[in-house]
Amino acid sequence: MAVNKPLSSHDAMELDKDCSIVLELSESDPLFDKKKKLLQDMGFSTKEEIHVKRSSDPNWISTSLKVMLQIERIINSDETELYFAGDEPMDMYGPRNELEALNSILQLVESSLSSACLMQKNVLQEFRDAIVDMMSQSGNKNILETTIVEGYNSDKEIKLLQWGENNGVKTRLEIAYVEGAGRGAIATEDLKVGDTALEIPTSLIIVEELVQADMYHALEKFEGISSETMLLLWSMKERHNGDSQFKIYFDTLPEEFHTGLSFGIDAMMVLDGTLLLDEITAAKEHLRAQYDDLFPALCKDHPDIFPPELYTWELFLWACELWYSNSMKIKFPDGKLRTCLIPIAGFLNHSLDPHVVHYGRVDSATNTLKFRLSRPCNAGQECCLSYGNFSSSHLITFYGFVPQGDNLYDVIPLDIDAAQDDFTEGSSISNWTTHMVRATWLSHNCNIFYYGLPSPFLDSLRRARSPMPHTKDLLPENLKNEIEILEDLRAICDDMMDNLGDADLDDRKNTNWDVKLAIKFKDIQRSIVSSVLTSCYCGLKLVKDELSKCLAEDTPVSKQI
Ligand SMILES: C[S@@+](CC[C@H](N)C(=O)[O-])C[C@H]1O[C@@H](n2cnc3c(N)ncnc32)[C@H](O)[C@@H]1O
Repeated sequence: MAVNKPLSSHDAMELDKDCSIVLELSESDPLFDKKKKLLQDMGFSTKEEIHVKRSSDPNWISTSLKVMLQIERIINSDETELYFAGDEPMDMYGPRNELEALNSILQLVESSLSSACLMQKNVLQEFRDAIVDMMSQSGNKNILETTIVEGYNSDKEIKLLQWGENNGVKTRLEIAYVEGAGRGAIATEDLKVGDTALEIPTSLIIVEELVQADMYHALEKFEGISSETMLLLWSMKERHNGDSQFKIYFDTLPEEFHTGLSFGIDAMMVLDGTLLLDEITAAKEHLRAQYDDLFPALCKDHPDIFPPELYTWELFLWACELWYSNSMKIKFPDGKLRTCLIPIAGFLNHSLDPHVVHYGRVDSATNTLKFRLSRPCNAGQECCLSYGNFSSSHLITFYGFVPQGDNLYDVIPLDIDAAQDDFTEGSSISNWTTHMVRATWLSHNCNIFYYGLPSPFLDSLRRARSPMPHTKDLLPENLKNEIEILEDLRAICDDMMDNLGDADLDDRKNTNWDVKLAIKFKDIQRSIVSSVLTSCYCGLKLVKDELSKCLAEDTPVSKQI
């Protein structure tokens, strides 16, 4: 903490000079309108100047930080977070959003620090320390620690780390096997917020420029072929090239990936009645069509460049799984976003409560990709990334796992006719045309008119029942409407439960990895639907009790909730 020294008159003048930080919602944000509305509902505009100034209030730091966080949580939220944010207390966005928000504030303060005068520096430094403290304490304490599995032979991984270090990689991580997630990266020392856990020179990143000229020329005549597909085809061959500069990396890759794209018939049967079945089927059909467009034509026309034995459907699927589950989108100093494979960084597993959230940009000063910590990671702990705000169905299809803990992005889309003029008095969000539910135990507002359910969806149901504007007054007509919408939702959930079938009928003795994963997914779906059903029943009880009170009093009580 900065020490309060007596001020000279010059210092005092400088202290009076405002040190302000501007938080701004970018107009190019695809969710601009929704975020703007939510910011306005909370009394903010899309551009807020926060004055960072020491004041007589001993809580000046936490007060300013609280305001900045409220704004940054909204700016950093995605569509799902906004949908469920409607009437939730502002701390309900989840650990990833919280870290992103704190990280954005930290970056703004750090860039102000670099151009601040001495006195402002003291204040800003104090402010920076408070943010770092908050980041250090953030994180979901409920998420289980990873267990390191002893006794695995990790020669290939050690060799890759050595190769990396000989070629400029700086790492404070080692590779180990972790229970339930294959290899993972473990901190070798205590790492603080802002520390770089891993730094990879761009020369070690597998990018599109590696596709050799002859392969490129053979492929460019395929209209619309992407650089990602070219690189995928390159990796299928390079994997078998004994002289490849990336041989040590390719040697560490598994012979088989266990993603949803490799689900067998038994697992697909378990998924009957779920949207995951459709997602996997569509993804596989898309890949098969892509493969059929390219092969066997390429092998016939250029057998020297595309030897048929290296370009079978099975090997193509392997490469797709590699790229889906291991690639990262990285912005290079030329401004271009490239999909890359990044040796060593590819050992970092995903967590709902990650340590690293910002890793998508090459540092142009060092020409390296840095994995900086937004949350501390102690020696011996697994250091995890956020792969993105993905649902379990997406993670199963493209990565082959379900993360530990409550996944806030596990939503069930609802196929209901949404009214277009989605506006209700008192509603924070307007214009949602698609609706969804998620586990209601994630919500903290189970009161009447909320029931732990998302307000945009409830509003839409209310409008479907009665197009009149709705208020949240305890009036008999409102309460009767509430009973109807809760009954509607209960019927929707009963149908969903029927579609999911009986949990006891799932073949839990089958030890195949894919069947186990499919059963796990269905269990998650059942628990989400069951939580919504419970909320409906509790809500119905609440509303019916209120309605009997209203009717008993004869004259309606008009009380704003
Ligand atoms: C980029 S790799 C990470 C390294 C990987 N564990 C390995 O052994 O190569 C991504 C894959 O790791 C696994 N994985 C990542 N995060 C996981 C998690 N939280 N739980 C289980 N498996 C995870 C999945 O198999 C995923 O497809």
